[in-house]
Amino acid sequence: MAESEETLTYEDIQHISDFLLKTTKYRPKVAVICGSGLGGLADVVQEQDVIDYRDIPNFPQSTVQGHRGRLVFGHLAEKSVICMQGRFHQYEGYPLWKVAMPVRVFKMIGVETLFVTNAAGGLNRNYNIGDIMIVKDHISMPGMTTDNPLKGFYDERFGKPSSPVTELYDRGLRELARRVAGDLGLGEAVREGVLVQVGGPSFDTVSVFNMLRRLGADCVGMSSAPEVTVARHCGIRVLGLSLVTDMAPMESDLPPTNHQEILQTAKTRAVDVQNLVCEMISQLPNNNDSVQPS
Ligand SMILES: O=P(O)(O)O[C@H]1O[C@H](CO)[C@@H](O)[C@H]1O
Ligand code: HPA
Repeated sequence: MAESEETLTYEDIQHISDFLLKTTKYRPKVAVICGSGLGGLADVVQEQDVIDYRDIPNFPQSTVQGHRGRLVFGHLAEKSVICMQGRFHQYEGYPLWKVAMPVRVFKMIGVETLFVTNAAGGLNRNYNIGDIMIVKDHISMPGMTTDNPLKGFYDERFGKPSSPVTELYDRGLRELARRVAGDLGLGEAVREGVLVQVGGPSFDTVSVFNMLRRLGADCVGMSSAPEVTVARHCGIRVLGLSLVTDMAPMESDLPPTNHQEILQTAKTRAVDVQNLVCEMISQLPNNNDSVQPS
């Protein structure tokens, strides 16, 4: 199906998945989506098979700085993985089903656990720039206003239309993240909270940030909710990590941020996010069973 057409079918996704499985020897059960400035994680993958998005049939293209636009297959912590070095955002002009479409490809190639990372602004005034938030839930502003990644791409082979998507972020994986973060000495810098996704690409007003905080969000970003919703819908376990790259200005005298600054800050903490994800992957059960919460 041509890129310009409205949607893709199950068979189109199968075509992409067959292409990838023909192109790489890897059969990963673990996938990682790298957020802005966090693509370095894919660079530490060993014995890489790299596939540029432009070479994959019917795949969207990355247009945002800090998102390289390629899939990296290989070994991380002695497990086969697939990393998206470059994610898609709605503000790039993609509908939400397309933003999340790679997750359905992951499902078809056999992925069972997904790590989703992003750069986010801190709304919780107890947070600091550089903190890493384990996402315990999200609020999707696009989702609340009738835009949902499950819309426009219905095929029950990916899950029932009304499948419950409560507990989007796996309890056992969150517990493992807390334990591993402690072992790595990340301690106080690791939080657990709620991410709210806004549309972007512009940052929000002081009034909107205050409203988002009152709604119960600890961090604000422009991604992740669609991929996570689709992953849970098709039965993939998810761990979400938000790196606090800036404090969202909730008073008008505080300075606004910009993408360059966010990339710079992400760089200073990327290795910690990387180590956390790698160590968690190394501790995932080899039989791909879920991580049982205690
Ligand atoms: O969510 P990721 O891809 O990490 O990117 C974050 O950084 C960008 C803002 O500069 C926005 O796209 C926001 O969502
Ligand atoms: O402050 C922010 N707002 C929205 N998205 C973001 N991504 C990083 N920081 C921010």
